[in-house]
Amino acid sequence: MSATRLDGIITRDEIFTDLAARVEKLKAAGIDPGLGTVLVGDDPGSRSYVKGKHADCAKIGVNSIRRDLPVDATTEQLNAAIDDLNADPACTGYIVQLPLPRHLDENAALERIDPDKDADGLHPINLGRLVLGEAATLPCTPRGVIHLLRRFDIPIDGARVTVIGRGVTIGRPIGLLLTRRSENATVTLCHTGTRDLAAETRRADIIVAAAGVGHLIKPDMVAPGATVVDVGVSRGQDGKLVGDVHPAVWEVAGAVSPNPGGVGPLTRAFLLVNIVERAEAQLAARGV
Ligand SMILES: Nc1nc2c(c(=O)[nH]1)N[C@@H](CN(C=O)c1ccc(C(=O)N[C@@H](CCC(=O)O)C(=O)O)cc1)CN2
Repeated sequence: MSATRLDGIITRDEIFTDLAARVEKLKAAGIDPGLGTVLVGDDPGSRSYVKGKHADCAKIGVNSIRRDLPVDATTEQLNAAIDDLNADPACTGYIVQLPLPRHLDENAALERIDPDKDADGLHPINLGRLVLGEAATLPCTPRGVIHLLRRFDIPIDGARVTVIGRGVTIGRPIGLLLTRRSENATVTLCHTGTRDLAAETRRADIIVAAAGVGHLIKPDMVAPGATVVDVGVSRGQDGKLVGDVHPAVWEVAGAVSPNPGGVGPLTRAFLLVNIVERAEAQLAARGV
């Protein structure tokens, strides 16, 4: 048995086609959406993700605003870049690329973002709105995971979902999203304190692996026919990127998202969905 491929590239392309048409309509109505990024330092991974985000902007007609700071940037310099984007009318929304260098406080940076411009949905107000069930900008990777499952007709309502990883960009918010009435899943959130990870994954209809531990999920940890979403990335000894899911899982699972080529492209796509939705809300507020 070989699993169905939950293809993030095809899915991303579909989203971009839809977004490009929506951006055209916004521009015709006088709204010109812009995505901002704040990048601190020269981590090759972060640089490449930011470059990719701006390349995506060009594909769908969204303007790009970049604020790149040196690795030894001070808190004051970072705050100034954030304040600058908060005040810039050309910037519909923006992100601070994570992780920041260790001397900078990530939570303080996220809290300084104007919640109405928080394109990542990681500001405490947006996360709080999500907890309260209010309308909020939603975090991009969890949105991408849910979209991918729906796109490939994987049943979510009533499903037992085991999430591995409790990070703020994926693990914690995906639990909140999947337990909304609209998704209605039963979620178990596992982490380094989980006693028997294999027991938790074996009883899952859907596994979302976001631990960042290469090949953590082995075939004997997966129920036959289950869906496995591979979100985590780490670097192997040869320096190459490795996902959380062992390749042999494809022989046991019913559906697997490849990594690369699964959730990653959707993280980028949903950033632009958030920007376009924000611009559409501005248009609606004008009463057009
Ligand atoms: N402010 C944020 N920082 C970070 C986030 C985030 O959502 N907001 N997530 C990650 C990095 N990230 C986006 O920023 C991201 C990671 C991976 C991909 C992606 O498309 N990966 C490709 C493979 C890329 C490669 O080969 O190098 C894939 O999965 O196919 C996009 C975005 C941490 N920081």
